[in-house]
Amino acid sequence: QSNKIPLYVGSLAPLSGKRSWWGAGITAAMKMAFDYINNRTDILPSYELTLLANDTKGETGLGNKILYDYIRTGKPSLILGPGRSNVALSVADTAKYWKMIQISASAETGDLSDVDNYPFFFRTISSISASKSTFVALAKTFHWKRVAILFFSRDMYIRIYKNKLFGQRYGWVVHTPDSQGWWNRTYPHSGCTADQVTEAAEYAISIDHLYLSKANASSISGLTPQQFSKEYKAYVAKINVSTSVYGPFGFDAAWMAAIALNSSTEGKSTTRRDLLDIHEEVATEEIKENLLRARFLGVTVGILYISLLSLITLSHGQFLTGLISGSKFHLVALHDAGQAYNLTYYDQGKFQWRDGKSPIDGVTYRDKLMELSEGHFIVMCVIATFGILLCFGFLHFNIVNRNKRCVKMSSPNINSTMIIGCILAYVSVILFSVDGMSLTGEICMARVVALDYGFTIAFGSMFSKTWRVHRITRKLRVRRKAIHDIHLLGMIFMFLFVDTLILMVWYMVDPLRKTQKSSCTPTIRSTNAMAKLPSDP
Ligand SMILES: NCCCC(=O)O
Repeated sequence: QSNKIPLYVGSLAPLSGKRSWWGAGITAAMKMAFDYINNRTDILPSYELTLLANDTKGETGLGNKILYDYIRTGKPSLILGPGRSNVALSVADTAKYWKMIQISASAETGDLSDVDNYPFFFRTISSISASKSTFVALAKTFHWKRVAILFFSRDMYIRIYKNKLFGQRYGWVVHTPDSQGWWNRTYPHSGCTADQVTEAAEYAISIDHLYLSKANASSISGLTPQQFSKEYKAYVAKINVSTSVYGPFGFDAAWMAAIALNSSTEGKSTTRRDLLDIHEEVATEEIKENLLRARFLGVTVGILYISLLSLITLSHGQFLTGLISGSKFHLVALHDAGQAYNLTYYDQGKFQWRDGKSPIDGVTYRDKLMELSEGHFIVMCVIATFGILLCFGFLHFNIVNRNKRCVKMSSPNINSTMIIGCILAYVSVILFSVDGMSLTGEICMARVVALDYGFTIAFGSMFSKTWRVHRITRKLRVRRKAIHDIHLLGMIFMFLFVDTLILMVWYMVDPLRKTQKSSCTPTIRSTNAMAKLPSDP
C-alpha cells in the first residue's frame, strides 16, 4: 500500500466505437507515462498520479457530460484531452469558466489556437493549420506558382479515381493525419476498391505530423523514441488495445502535466491539498504558468524541447513529407513549420516520380514560330536538285545533238531556253523551301522572280515555238515569211520585259517582306525548369 496522496488527472478520448482505433492508444500511452512518473522519486514524490480514463466515443455531448462530472466531483486537477477537435472545442468553451486545464494529444484544429477563447487549452500535437508552411515549402521546392486548395473530404481519393484526376498531369499534396495507409482504405458503397484508390494515390505527396522523433536522444522518461515505441507496443498489447499514432503525443502530454504539477509543489514543505481541488483558482493559474514554462525532451519532437507556449501558435510543429509509391509511404523530408521554408531531407531522400521529374504546376504557353521543318527543306532540295541535274542532262543532249535532223527540226535554241526556264523554276522550289529564321525579305523577292522568269521562259519558249508552227502551217495563202529563232527569242524577251515591269512596280509599291507567325502552343516545361531535387546529379 502506497502512502502517497492520489492526484487525479482526467482523460477524454474515444476509447470505444469507430474512433477507438486511434483514441484508445492515446490513453494507454498516458497510463504508461504515469507508471514511469509514479516510479520516480524526483517528480511529485508525495503524490500518486491516477488517470481517470473516460470514453467520449468522439462525441461532443458525451465529452461535456464527462466534464460536468469532473466539475461536480471536484476531481481531477487537470484534463488530458479531449482527443477529438469537436469535443475539445466544446469542452474548452465550458472548462475555461472553471479554469480547468486541458492538454490534448490529438485535437488538431486551428480554431483551438484562439487563446482568447480557449485560455486553458494546450496541446502537444501541433495545429493542423501549422502545416500550411509545409505546403508552401513544397511549392517553393518544386517552383509551383499555381496551386489549388481543396476542402478535405474523406472520399476525395475515390472522386479522384472516378474522375481520372491522377497521373502525369496531376500532383496531389494530401495532409491527413494517417501516414499509415489512408490510400489502402475504402468505404462501404463507395464503388471503389482499395486497389483503385491506391492506384489514384500513387505518387501523391503526403504531409503528416512527426509523431515520433527520429533522434536518438533520451527523453525525460529515460527512453529514447525508439525504446518508447518498443515499450509502448508491448504495453498496449498487454491491455489489449491497438497502438495509436498519437501515442507519443499522449506520452509527452502526460509528462507535461506531471512536470507542471511538480513545479507547483516544489519548494513547498507540505503537500498542497489545493492541487487536488479544481476549484482552487490560485493553483490552476499557477499550474498554467508552470505548463508554459516547462521544457523537457520528449519522444515526439526529439532534440527540440517541447514547449506548449510555441504549440499554442498556429505556426509551430514538425511535419513529415513523403511519397505514396507502391502502396507505401516513403519518407522523404522533415519540415519544421516554425523555421523557414526549407525541407530537411532524410538519408538521400528524394521525391522520385514515375518519370524521374518533379510534378509541374501546369502547362505554360509559348510562342512557337510556324516554319517548314528541316526535313521538308531537305526533301524539297533533293527533288529540285534532281530536276536541275536532269535539266542539265537534257541541255547537254540538246546541244550535242543540235545538228541531228530530229533535234534540229525542234529548234534546239528554243529548247535550250525552255530548259533554262525549267532550271529557274526548280531553283525557285529551293528558295520557296527556305523558311524560319533563315528567311529574309530578299529571298522572298528572289523566289518570286525565279519562279516568274522560269515560268515565262519555259512556257514563253513553248508558246513561241507553237506560234511559229501555227504561222507556218495555217496561213497557206499568205506569202510565207521566215520566222527565225531570233524572232522567237525576241518574243520571249518581250514577255520577260513585261514581267520585269510588273515585278518592279510590285517591288516599289508593296515589296515582299518577311513576317513572323507564331502559334500559341501549350508546352510542358523542359526538365531544366524543374526543381533540382536533392539527389539529382
Ligand atoms: N483523428 C484524430 C482527431 C483529430 C481531430 O479531431 O483534430
